[in-house]
Amino acid sequence: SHGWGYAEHNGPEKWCDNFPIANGPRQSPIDIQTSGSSYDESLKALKLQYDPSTSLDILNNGHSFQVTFADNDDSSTLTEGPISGKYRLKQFHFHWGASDDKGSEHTVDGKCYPAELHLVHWNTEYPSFGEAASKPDGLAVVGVFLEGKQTSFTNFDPTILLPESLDYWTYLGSLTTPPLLESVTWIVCKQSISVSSEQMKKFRSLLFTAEDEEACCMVNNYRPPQPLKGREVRASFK
Ligand SMILES: NS(=O)(=O)c1ccc(C(=O)O)c(S(=O)(=O)NCCc2ccccc2)c1
Ligand SMILES: [Zn+2]
Repeated sequence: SHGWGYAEHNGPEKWCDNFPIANGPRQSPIDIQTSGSSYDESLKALKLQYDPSTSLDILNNGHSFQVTFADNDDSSTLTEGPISGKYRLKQFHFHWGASDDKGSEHTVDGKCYPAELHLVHWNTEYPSFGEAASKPDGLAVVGVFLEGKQTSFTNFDPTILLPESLDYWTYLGSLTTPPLLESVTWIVCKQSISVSSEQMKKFRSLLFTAEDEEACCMVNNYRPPQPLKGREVRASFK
């Protein structure tokens, strides 16, 4: 297909054929050479104000997966920092490698990271994202490097994984993996949350094995149901 991609036949070295600006004066990403960067005391701190209720969907757009946000009001914005005015969050997405030694788009003194998050915002000076995307001050993308296989996962708000109804069943049970300690009050929600086949595919692409072992996909990691043995199961709903 003539569509751009990241393969040999349609990758970054070929993009200039259909997009001559590829050789333009302000192309991204760049290698950030720390010795060549200078402190600017006039730069303000970034002000990121996001409202999670404006997230719309998650989709595989053929070159990344992205989470799209409703941008018809100023619920999720970027202000201050190096920009003037107010920019609205449109989407975020990632770039990553086939192994941890590559994947980020920007590099720092030649160092690559395994992945990079991009939060894409557009200048509300313009009527729409599409309009802004063609203006020199139209977009602002916050890039965040991702690294490490085991990394701190602080400030993750697990409530975002909960269903809207918190009706539940409860019973006295145990851990479902060794040491199977019988110390657990189980609270099982009646309503499920949705997951796309893409996300499931990602789960199933996780491996039980370490890098240096033969790959074995992490699937079927569940224990089958055990005998109730006269225990009571109570419900929080009628
Ligand atoms: N790595 S990056 O932040 O530069 C980036 C990557 C992909 C996309 C995208 O369109 O999915 C985007 S986008 O959401 O900003 N779309 C840019 C192309 C576009 C312009 C005008 C209208 C629709 C799409 C940005
Ligand atoms: Zn990007």
